[in-house]
Amino acid sequence: MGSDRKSRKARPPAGPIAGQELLASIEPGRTTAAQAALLEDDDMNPYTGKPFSAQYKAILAKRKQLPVHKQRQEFLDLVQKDDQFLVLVGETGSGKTTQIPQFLLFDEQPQRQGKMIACTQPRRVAAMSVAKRVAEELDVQLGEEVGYTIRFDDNTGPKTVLKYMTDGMLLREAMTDPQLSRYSTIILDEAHERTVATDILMGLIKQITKTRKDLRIVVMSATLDSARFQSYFGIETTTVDAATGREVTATRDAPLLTIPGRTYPVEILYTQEPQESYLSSAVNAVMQIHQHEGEGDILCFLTGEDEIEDACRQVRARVGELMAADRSLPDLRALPLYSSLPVPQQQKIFMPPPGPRTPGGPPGRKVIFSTNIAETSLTIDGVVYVIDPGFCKQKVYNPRSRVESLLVSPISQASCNQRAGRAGRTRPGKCFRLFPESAFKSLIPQTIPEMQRSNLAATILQMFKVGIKDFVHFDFLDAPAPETLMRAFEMLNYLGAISDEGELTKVGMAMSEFPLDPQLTKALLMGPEYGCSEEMLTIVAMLSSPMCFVRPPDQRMEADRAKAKFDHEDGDHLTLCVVYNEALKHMGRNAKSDRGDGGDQGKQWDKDFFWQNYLNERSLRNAMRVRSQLSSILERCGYELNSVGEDLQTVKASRAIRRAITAGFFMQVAHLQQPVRKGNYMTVKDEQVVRIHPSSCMKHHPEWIVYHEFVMTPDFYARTVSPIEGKWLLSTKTNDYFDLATFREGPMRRELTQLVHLAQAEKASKARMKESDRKSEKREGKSKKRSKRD
Ligand SMILES: Nc1ncnc2c1ncn2[C@@H]1O[C@H](COP(=O)(O)OP(=O)(O)OP(=O)(O)O)[C@@H](O)[C@H]1O
Repeated sequence: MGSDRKSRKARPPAGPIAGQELLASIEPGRTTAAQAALLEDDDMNPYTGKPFSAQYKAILAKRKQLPVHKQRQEFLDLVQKDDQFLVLVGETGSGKTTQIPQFLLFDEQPQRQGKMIACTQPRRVAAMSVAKRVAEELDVQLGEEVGYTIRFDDNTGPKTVLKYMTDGMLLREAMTDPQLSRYSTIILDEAHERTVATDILMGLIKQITKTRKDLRIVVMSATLDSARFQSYFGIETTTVDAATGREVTATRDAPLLTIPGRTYPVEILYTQEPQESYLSSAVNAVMQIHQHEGEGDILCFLTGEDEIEDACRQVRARVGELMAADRSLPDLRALPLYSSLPVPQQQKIFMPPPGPRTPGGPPGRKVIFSTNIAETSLTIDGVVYVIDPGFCKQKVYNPRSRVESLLVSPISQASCNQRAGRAGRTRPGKCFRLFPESAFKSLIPQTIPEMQRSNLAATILQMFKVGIKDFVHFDFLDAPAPETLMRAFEMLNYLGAISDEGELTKVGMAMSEFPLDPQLTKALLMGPEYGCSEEMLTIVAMLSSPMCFVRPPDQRMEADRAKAKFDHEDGDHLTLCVVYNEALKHMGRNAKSDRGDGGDQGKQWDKDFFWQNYLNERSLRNAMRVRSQLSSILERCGYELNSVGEDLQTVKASRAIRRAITAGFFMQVAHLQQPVRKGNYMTVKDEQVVRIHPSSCMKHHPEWIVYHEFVMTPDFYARTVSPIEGKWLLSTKTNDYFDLATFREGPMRRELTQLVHLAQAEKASKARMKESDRKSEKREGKSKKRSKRD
């Protein structure tokens, strides 16, 4: 950093400096005292105007030891060059996510002019925890100069200069600000994960940089196929050949900065043989470590919520037994981590482990069982041991059957390395891979891009909104399969979001405003038409929040009994609405403004209601927050807020709500198969046999059902289900999805043909009745006239 020692030691101006002002004050070639103070051992914090805390100084010393620190100047020199892109590959834990944005923040880049720095993360938990850490490193309040933005939670303010955000949220911002003009630098972190949002952002940003020459982009990861990214972000240069005088165009790769070295070593250990059950092997490994290895917490990767809760239970039971038998054995606290877990419960993983059981005894430890949401960017202080069974649940989309599902699959080598990198961050670590080394070598090097295994309907809607219309020629790093693109267009066309000419419709414009799946948005937007927008807001908010029903394994019967009290006989969607309305009666008036982080407000609430009814209070609070956000978007888009009234048991209310749901989810409808007692349903068009999920409140088997989710465990289930009337499908005004000509010959076509015939017969009989009424009225009229004449 080209600053002189004097200016670094100069006192910062008295009083707090707003972040934006601080950046605006930056002049080329000179480091302001405020910037320097944050990197050196000065006493005063220029942001707050108060002396730096002791914690700040302790962290600062550690930050200076991080491998990236040595290459700070090299990095700054590279970003200041003409190339707008920089690819940065550095070991896990070397300091990329926390330090690189700060280097930029306090460097004297002339082009920044008060603009912000964005650092994207594929996962919400990472965006939140890294922002918190960096706010601590800068000794500022989270949400002020440093903040985060994730779906339904914006923790930034007018002073924010450094923003950690999910890649999806930056893409959303591009909808209203297509030039991303609020940012001077965009850091795409963990680019190796190749989420749909990061992939689109990469293409989009490439376009933006053509007009915004001041924008700088840093693409970072520990496990990146750097050559591919360098070539993708290469710049075209035109030179004149001296010999021929002709212009020659060539592409120069984007520069690469490699940061070797990790904070602490991580020893990798493999099993000799493949394991039969990775879950029991993982639990055994945890117990072995606890009994035989030295101090330190454990992070164990599993694939999903059920497995994680099961592992937590097994560990708690086994540790309980061992501790009863051996008083000297330290405690082991098992904690779950998965995306649908409410945020405050997720945050428990950062709490210190249990203390010693006896005075002077060895300290306890914690074990975190997590999905791959803990795989990247996260530092959990105290984690020394990582257990990696080598699997994760991955999204898989079959465009032919239109089914998107999560399947347990082996992970890539890049993922294995990221997982190992969760150890060795604050002290040396060990990673136990529960498979042989030969198996590691046979894994694919990089994870398959999400774009190539997802339903792209929501993505296309977003791309439209950011102004990308030519999907075929869009500069994707890896283009999605044409069939997947076609299916997505087809779905959006059926939903009325894009016209037959491929243009975004008015409904499509409104749909793109909502951070929701297009089918869910369509159902919400149909609410006003059926007179139930308030109820649809509630249902959609509940479906977008973690499940509110709690079912502890040792109290399943009690929990099911409690849930049954809320059951609505017309299905799970209405049940969600009933639960929400009941919960609302037991929540404080100020619940709407609650951030879901507990705090004082919790004291005023009727906790007993939630406890006795096995309801997760935090999920309901989350639903309230989501609902109020959706409600303002709905109003902003000019939709009417109406309601069927308080009584959801009336036929009118129930029909209106189920019709609105069907208007969004008509592609997720199934018909009851014979024999009825088996309870098998066949889905429309793709003709998959499914059953109603056991968690459903529906204990009968209606002829037609609409479902929210298709779940593939070894068996196929429809989850969150409501009964519907077949004829509603035929009266879907907006599209021709149920046009029989589009169905192939088979049972579903026969069912629908029958339905069409029934509908036609009903129509004909109504017409006949009308005609006979008309005739009899006419006859009556004539006879009246006659009798008058007589
Ligand atoms: N919350 C925290 N508590 C303690 N130390 C932390 C915390 N966050 C970061 N650190 C320290 O800062 C180092 C750098 O973290 P950072 O997230 O910037 O690394 P990274 O290079 O981005 O890693 P990755 O590639 O795994 O995301 C960590 O190795 C750790 O020593």
